[in-house]
Amino acid sequence: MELTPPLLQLATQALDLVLDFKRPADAVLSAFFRENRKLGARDRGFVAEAVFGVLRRYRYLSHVVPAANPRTLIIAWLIKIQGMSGAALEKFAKPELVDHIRSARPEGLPLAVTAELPDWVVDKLRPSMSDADILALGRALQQPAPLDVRVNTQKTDRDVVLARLQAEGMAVEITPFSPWGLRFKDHPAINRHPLFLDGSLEVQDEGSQLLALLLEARRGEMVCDFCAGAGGKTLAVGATMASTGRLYAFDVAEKRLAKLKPRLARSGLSNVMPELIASENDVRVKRLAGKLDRVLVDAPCSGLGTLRRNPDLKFRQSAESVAELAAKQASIVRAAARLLKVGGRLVYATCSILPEENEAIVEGLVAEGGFALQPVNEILAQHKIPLDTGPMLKLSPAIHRTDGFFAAVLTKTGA
Ligand SMILES: C[S@@+](CC[C@H](N)C(=O)[O-])C[C@H]1O[C@@H](n2cnc3c(N)ncnc32)[C@H](O)[C@@H]1O
Repeated sequence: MELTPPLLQLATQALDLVLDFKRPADAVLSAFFRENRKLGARDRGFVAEAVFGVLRRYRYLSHVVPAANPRTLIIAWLIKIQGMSGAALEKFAKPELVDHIRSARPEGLPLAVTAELPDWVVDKLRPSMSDADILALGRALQQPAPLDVRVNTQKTDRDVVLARLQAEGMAVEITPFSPWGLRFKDHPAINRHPLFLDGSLEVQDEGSQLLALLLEARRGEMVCDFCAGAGGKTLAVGATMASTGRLYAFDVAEKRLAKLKPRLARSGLSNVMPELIASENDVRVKRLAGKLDRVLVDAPCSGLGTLRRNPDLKFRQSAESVAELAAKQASIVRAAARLLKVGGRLVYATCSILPEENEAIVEGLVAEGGFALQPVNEILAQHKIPLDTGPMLKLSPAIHRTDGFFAAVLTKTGA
């Protein structure tokens, strides 16, 4: 597309709004597009690509430009990442700036800059990962995520859906690990497709789909999705229960639970009970103590495993916010654990890559007694899923092409 001064100005304005990092970048961009309703699809596309492109390589680009501001960052992105020639940029930037950017070399930069991660994140990863692995992870997190969907087995079969989508000319394949997943090569507007509208498909990263598999909820059981949010995992768990038994969907956020309702209606599930709770210590939670067969805790977390989709998150989190989250996670998992019968199963999961939000929370619970770790690799092997990351599930975009994802399975051994 042809870059014009007004288009560059619009992208600069949008980036300026995003860079105060007070609100999620996608929400800021949506509001920006609502205010600039007359923008055509191609112009919107450029603005979004420039904003997300800069966010993905923000640390490197900030290093490359002498005085980083939204406009110079976009110019650096156009030259360094998009490969635009200096001549094409003549009317937008002084030759000295273009020369300066063009001559900057990536060699010798600190690991955190090359990996596009905050220094504090690299410091937290270093005790458990080599520098080469941190770099590979950081690089994978810079790439846009593919579009994964889960096929609702209550309505149809994966093979049927695959054949239909391929017959419609879509580039789509089955996911390597989830038995319900399909992965698109491009990003079709799937939420307007009849298979989405009739509840046969839900958008869900493959890693998230695996949680329902690890919970192994059975027909007729009493189950709780403790942090259900908009219900992505609730729907997957409900399908494994064949819409029988009872599946409580708890959350403290009314707006998120409200988003579950239309999805539930599309899904055809009739066993889900959404419940707004005030906190993990709500009386509604206490009333169910010792009564449930399975509990899923998809805990509120830093989201650092989802940087492919939300590259701004790393600048909106801090070592302090992660410490607060870890305290909340420990409190939630303890409250959720009390719901289980002896012999019941707890799955604790996050989309974080930090041990502090993952292994440390699980180890803390096990150390308190009454829970035993059940190796995830054994459960996956029983389902013939070719995935072995050890006793806890640790998915990485660098290795598995999913979001960064963590899950552990625990069995309640005593009251
Ligand atoms: C990672 S999100 C869950 C996403 C959801 N499971 C899905 O698949 O769409 C974490 C959720 O935990 C909720 N949450 C935060 N504090 C909570 C608490 N004390 N008890 C229960 N849910 C809580 C948040 O509102 C948020 O929806």
